[in-house]
Amino acid sequence: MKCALLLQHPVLVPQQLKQLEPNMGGGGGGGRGGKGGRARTQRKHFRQSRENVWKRPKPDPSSENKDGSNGSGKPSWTAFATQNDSFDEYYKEQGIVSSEEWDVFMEVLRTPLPAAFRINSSSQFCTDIRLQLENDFMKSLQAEFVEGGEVEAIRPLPWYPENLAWHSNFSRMQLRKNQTLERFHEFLKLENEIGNITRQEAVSMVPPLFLDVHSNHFVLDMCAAPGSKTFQLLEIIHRSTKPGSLPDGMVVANDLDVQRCNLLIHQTKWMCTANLIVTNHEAQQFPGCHLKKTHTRMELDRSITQLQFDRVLCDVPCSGDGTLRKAPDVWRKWNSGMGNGLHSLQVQIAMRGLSLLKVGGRMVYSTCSMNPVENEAVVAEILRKCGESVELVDVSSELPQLVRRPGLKKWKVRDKGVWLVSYKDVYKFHRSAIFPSMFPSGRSFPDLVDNKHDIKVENNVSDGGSGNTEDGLQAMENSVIESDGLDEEVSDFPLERCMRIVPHDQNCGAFFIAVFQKVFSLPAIQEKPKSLQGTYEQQAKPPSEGNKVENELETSTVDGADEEVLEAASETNINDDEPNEVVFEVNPCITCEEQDLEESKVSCNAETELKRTAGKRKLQTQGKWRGVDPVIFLKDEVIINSIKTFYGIDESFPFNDHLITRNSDTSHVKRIYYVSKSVKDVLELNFSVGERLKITSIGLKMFERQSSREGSSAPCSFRISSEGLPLILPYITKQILYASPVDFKHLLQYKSIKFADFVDAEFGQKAANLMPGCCVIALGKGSKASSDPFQVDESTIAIGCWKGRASLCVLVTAIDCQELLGRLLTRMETETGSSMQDKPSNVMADEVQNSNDKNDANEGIANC
Ligand SMILES: C[S@@+](CC[C@H](N)C(=O)[O-])C[C@H]1O[C@@H](n2cnc3c(N)ncnc32)[C@H](O)[C@@H]1O
Repeated sequence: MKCALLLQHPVLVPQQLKQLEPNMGGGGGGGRGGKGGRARTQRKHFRQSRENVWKRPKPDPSSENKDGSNGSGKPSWTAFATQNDSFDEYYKEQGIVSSEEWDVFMEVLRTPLPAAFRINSSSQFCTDIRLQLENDFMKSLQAEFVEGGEVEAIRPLPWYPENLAWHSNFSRMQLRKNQTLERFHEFLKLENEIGNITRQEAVSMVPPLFLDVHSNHFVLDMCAAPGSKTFQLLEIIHRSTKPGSLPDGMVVANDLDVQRCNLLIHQTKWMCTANLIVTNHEAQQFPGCHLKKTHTRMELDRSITQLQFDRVLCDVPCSGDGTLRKAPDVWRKWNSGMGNGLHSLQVQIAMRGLSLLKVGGRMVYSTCSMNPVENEAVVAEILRKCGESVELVDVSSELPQLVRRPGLKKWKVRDKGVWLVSYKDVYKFHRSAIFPSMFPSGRSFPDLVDNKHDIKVENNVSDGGSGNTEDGLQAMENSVIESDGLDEEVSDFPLERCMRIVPHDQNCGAFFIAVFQKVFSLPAIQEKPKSLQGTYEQQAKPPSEGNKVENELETSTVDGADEEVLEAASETNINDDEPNEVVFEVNPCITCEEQDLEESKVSCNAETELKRTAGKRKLQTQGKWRGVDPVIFLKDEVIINSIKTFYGIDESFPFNDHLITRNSDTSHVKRIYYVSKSVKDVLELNFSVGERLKITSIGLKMFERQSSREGSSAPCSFRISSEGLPLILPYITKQILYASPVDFKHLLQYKSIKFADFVDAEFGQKAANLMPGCCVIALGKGSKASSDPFQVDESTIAIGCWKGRASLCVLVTAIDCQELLGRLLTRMETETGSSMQDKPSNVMADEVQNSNDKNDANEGIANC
């Protein structure tokens, strides 16, 4: 069945306000001839496809039964509102798009977001997947879905390197619901599940690309969960490393929310990286771990004596109204107070990021909000505070194919239904919530005590008013009318260098990005908590010797300021025309969520798992951080030597000092993690400064204790984990065999094979001669490859297996077997024709799936 047109409009044309027309170009609004019929089809389709904007209404006792049904037994549904008058008024006034574009901008905001995804560049099958998209899906979906091929069904994002990121013109709902798209949907699901691709909103992929990360960089991702950008940063760090080696750099991924940290850990586990530390701090208080002179000589001789970063990503919590297309709930919740309430926290986080940045380093500040108070105002305040120490980088020549617009130079602040153009317009009792830094000039007007509003309000009070009277409000409104236009502030900073990505330029979400470079150490800023309440006076001076406060900032971060913001934000409202500004009503963490349903499934699972384990286990009290397992260097020589000897780990592999456990009782070590030299250095520094870092996850899970009967009777009870295998593979000299393609295929297919049943009898014999326990089977290149020398390169495919009494069993999950089998068969078909394949690949993949439905790696051992 051919579908007439299921695609969404890829680019929307500003001048055609009433019609949404398809446009394949990447330009910022260049029009293409279109057919009215198609536009209608698309609108109709949009209406039909707004499945994700429906919600259950609150039960109305007068018309509905208690179960929420409307009497017919079926629940009744109402559409999410995709209209919010305050939103319209706010952004029209801020001029974030021209008045001619307004209608098309709004219409696109009400359209579901097309799906986008990234290929994991460190996956062994990265090229295979890219080729499959380019040569198979791009053509087949086009032929199937697009009349005349005018619009691309899927296409690589032109600004993302090496065709690794893709845009699909199908919304997630279309992918899930349309049968003809099933094969593509299944492909996305499988590859996503095993970590070969990551679904991620296109605009969310942009900030890491502007960080200019190199493989030797120390990178801090300050607000990292759920980890899409951390994943990208890790990919870049690992980009050119050879098998068995590790980059010199590392990533510290931090998030305040411990459950979201778990999501991040799940998300990044596909990177199989030993160069990651996940921490759980308030970003604005992130510890710098500075070794003071009082430390011992040996400590001070360490390769790092302070935690400083070459790159910092500051993707802050925000109101998230740039995600309206995928989070239509925001329409209902949005109010202008959301941005106001986050501004100070955003400034603090960014300032902390800059203080942790090395001189010469780059920091990217980003939000998925369109609000200038969360964007340009934050950037301007940073520049004010930092003086000449920090530059806003002009990146107009970077990623030229990404359509972006310049940052705003002027904006207004809205408070309690009143437009304010300058801080001097701020009503006295609101100066705890509205700060000078929110305005383009940043001026605090220190002589503001004589402010006309105070006089007026005081008059009201003396008249017996309370300050919250209508007269008081009228006084505020009058004052705005008086100053409106006349005192309009314009920022002096080059804010046009900031980047605004708007949805109708390239059919995406909205995003804001600013790139900073630290040119000198930060000036001595006397951080006062009061600064958050609007009394901060700029003190940035050109840097000079003795004027360096990187570490003062570390200790004098604005304690309790956060709470002040919250307090200010929840202050009782003057009776005004806007809803009460419950600033944190929209959880910024959730609105910025960049994951799809699959990931929220993970989220639920992760949370349930957390609760389950928390229920089963006593709260962790070992180590410095309550609730967090301690991080301990594994020194137990018996364990280390048994592993080294059993697998014959080559001496050239840096092993002994790189192993970590999370249990201080080494007799109960279950998992052993491997850390890179960079992570090891940071960890040693952290020990020296009294474990200031609260580490929730570190390094690469490399060995797991096999606690089953078979495991404990094996000479080494630690098996190699799938994540750790690629790194250690080139250094294993024992317990490793090459299997011929046919035997390797059979292993994946049947999971457990008796030694005598291998096609290559010599291989069967060698397998029988292995020590009982974990072993590694690599795919040989010839037809009878069991005697090939071990030479590992990027293309080497290997799996963990268990050598039992009579058979060899794979230690790979069912889904990984299915994927590996499918990919191998495709590769082999390409290389040798269909000679080795006795059944079509999909049939074999199904067999594997069926035979392993309940499988996990441990079950493989039980089958042995
Ligand atoms: C915009 S989201 C980050 C998205 C993430 N960078 C990604 O690409 O997947 C903001 C994150 O900030 C976290 N957060 C909120 N307040 C924070 C704080 N004070 N310090 C650190 N993280 C914070 C939230 O838990 C949320 O995960």
